[in-house]
Amino acid sequence: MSDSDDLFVRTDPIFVNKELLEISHVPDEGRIVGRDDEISQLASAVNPAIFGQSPSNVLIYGKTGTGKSLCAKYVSSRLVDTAEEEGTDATYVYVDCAQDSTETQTVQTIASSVNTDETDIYIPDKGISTATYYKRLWRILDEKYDVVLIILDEIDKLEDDAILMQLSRAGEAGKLTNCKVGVVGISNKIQYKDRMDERVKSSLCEREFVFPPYNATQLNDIMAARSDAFRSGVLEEGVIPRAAALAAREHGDARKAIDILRYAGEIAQSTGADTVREDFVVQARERAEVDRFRELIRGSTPHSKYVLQALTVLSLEQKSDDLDTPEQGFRTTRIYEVYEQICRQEGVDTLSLRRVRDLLKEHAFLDVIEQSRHSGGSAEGSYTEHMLLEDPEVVKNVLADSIE
Ligand SMILES: Nc1ncnc2c1ncn2[C@@H]1O[C@H](COP(=O)(O)OP(=O)(O)OP(=O)(O)O)[C@@H](O)[C@H]1O
Repeated sequence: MSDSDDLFVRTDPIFVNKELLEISHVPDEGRIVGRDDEISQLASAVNPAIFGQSPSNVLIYGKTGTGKSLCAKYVSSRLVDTAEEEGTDATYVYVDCAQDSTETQTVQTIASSVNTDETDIYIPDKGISTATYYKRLWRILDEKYDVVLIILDEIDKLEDDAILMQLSRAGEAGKLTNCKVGVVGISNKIQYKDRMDERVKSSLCEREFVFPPYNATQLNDIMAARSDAFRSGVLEEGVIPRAAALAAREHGDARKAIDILRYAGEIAQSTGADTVREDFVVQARERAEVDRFRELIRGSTPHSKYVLQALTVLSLEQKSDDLDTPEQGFRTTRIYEVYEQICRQEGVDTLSLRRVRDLLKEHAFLDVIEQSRHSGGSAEGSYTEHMLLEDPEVVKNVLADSIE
């Protein structure tokens, strides 16, 4: 190969602006599709903040990829701009509680995000007590801001309610004299609230919103708004409608839809195809599904994983026993028996049957499993059966990676 030969391809034949398909990419207003009502309701809940008054605390629920984080960030950043026009110093902080799950990590992240060069306050990464982080946080807020919105994404991953208690009572407890605090909690665990301390619950859940999954038309529009990620003419016509139809049928998850589109482009790239073809979508979907599931499992508690593992063991047994009969569900008590064995092997105490039932409900809400009610006749009463919606082999592998 002579020096003048190019070892690398200098132009990407498929993508021209791939960042548009990265999950962290925040689309501008015109590109947020189908969330007008949710955005205006959220805005009305936090509206008092633009005059430096207390915003309502908000809890947003919804399945993954329904735009919760996106809308919370979008409304918060618009609020900061509008507040400025009104002469109010507002700011917002975004905390991913899956990363910062302890009280100290969370308060450290909030304090370092709101801190500016203009204060003489130092927020070290570590080495000071939680109480000192709080003291510094309150000082920064009172010195610099009239109001702060704190977005706690995946709020259910917090180890305990301690920080919520502090944030929700900062004003009353006299910790803050000037600055008002609003908390926007985000969760995909519909039962999260039941676990909260009563006092925290009453102050943090002033307004609640549930974001529904997207339908095929909305997913189509979400992807179409990003089609300029591809070079002109590269994306074949049927790709977006096909990806939208698949993603809508399964979960209505925008993240998955965008992943499918990106993977379809990558398949074109790696196979040297000139265009992104509709038949790449099926393969891209499989990859996106494994990713989605891995992501769902990533932050789950060990017991939530054991419960899923129990159902997977049963599903795999069933598959090898009865290759021809259609799949059936398993009753909660049967799953509980296997769960108990798994706990024994892991050397951990079991949770109650009731808690296991709740964990199964959480998996059902996120479409990992499906539940159905059955009537066992007068002697037995009714009971619930659970069926894995994901491929048990995939679940097994992902769980094996995540349970060390
Ligand atoms: N209405 C929308 N219009 C445009 N893009 C969207 C829309 N909703 C979601 N997206 C995009 O889909 C991806 C996932 O959205 P987001 O992170 O807001 O979902 P989420 O509901 O917070 O999910 P999770 O619970 O998994 O965090 C992001 O890249 C986001 O930009």
